[in-house]
Amino acid sequence: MKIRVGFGFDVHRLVEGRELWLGGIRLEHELGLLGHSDADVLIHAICDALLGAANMRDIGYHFPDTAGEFKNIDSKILLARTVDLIAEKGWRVGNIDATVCAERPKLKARIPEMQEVLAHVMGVEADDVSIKATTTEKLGFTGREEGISAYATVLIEKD
Ligand SMILES: Nc1ccn([C@@H]2O[C@H](COP(=O)(O)O)[C@@H](O)[C@H]2O)c(=O)n1
Ligand SMILES: C[C@@]1(CO)OP(=O)(O)OP(=O)(O)OC[C@H]1O
Repeated sequence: MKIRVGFGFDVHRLVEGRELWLGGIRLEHELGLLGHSDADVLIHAICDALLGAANMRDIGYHFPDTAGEFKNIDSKILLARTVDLIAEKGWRVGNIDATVCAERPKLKARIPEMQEVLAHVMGVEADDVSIKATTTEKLGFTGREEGISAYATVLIEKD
């Protein structure tokens, strides 16, 4: 069996008047993430990690933020399409390990739900999807609650 690793990183700005979507679920919060899509920064980091592992460029290459078809799109659709793209080269998802940097809201209670939702989209077990959260101790743009960032590491495999 052949294996590869990949890494992804993304940032979106927090603004008023947008829903907050993270890890494929909607969170109650007074601010939401701004983007061309639903701006699910965790899913975008995972997509970039998967594409990187397969050496298939990045999310904006496949799903440009200038294309009307992706305006306000549910990022779970982009994740499913990313899994299909790497599958065209024979790759399947092994496991994911991701970290979300956000001062607020607290994510810990909702993480099992995110794991279930993302695992279902990627066709893996929830146990294969690790999601962690951290503040940045009020430092930097995440600490000032100007945005949320996410990092993801993935392993992909093929026979
Ligand atoms: N948005 C967040 C941030 C953190 N958590 C949880 O709190 C723990 C402590 O965070 P520190 O940044 O102070 O180390 C962290 O390990 C997470 O379990 C969270 O749920 N949501
Ligand atoms: C997802 C896409 C496409 O809707 O738009 P955004 O939501 O702005 O997100 P970004 O992380 O900038 O990545 C790539 C995009 O092309």
